[in-house]
Amino acid sequence: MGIWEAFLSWLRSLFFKQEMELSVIGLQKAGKTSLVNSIATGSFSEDMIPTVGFNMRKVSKGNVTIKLWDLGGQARFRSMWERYCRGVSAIVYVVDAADPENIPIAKSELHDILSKPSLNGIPLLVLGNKVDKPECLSKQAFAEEMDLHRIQHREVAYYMTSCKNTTNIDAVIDWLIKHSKKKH
Ligand SMILES: Nc1nc2c(ncn2[C@@H]2O[C@H](COP(=O)(O)OP(=O)(O)OP(=O)(O)O)[C@@H](O)[C@H]2O)c(=O)[nH]1
Ligand SMILES: [Mg+2]
Repeated sequence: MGIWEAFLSWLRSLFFKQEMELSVIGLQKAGKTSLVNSIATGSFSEDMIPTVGFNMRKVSKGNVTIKLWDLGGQARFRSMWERYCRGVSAIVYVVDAADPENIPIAKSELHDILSKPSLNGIPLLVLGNKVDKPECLSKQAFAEEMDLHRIQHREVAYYMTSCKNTTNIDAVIDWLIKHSKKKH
């Protein structure tokens, strides 16, 4: 095991000792299920089946169970997002940052869900995913296109990630650990 893999598995082990419940939302094909796989096992596949409804992934280490709600991103499933985001420790919003055509819809869906009073104050992590692709937006352009500076009254962070190359997955896990114990 290389130093990098050892570091990632150390971060993962820290993560699994916390009590937490998370929801992962975002448009279809953004890479939500890929992100969950990357956090849980570090694996990646090009050949993914779209999530129908939601997957609830329980990851147990020792006596602790982590609930990850991996929601479907197709339009017909988006009305479920709010229900599964209520009461979670953090919301993770995944965007395909290499697909400019999707950004306006991703932006409006994000700001729409954030306007729900039931989700007030829940920390938000926005991920510009697929940074391994050459056409991916820069971090600054991504923040501007998504209008992230408009978000108020909650903690918000954003990273550019690649589930394929595990870019910034360690930073995501680190952020999640820091927010794992806050209850809303
Ligand atoms: N190049 C690249 N492809 C990725 C990355 N993350 C996910 N993908 C690919 O994007 C496609 C969709 O990934 P999923 O994880 O199924 O996306 P999803 O957001 O769960 O989609 P729904 O379940 O339909 O909402 C798959 O072909 C993945 O292999 C990434 O970081 N880089
Ligand atoms: Mg999925």
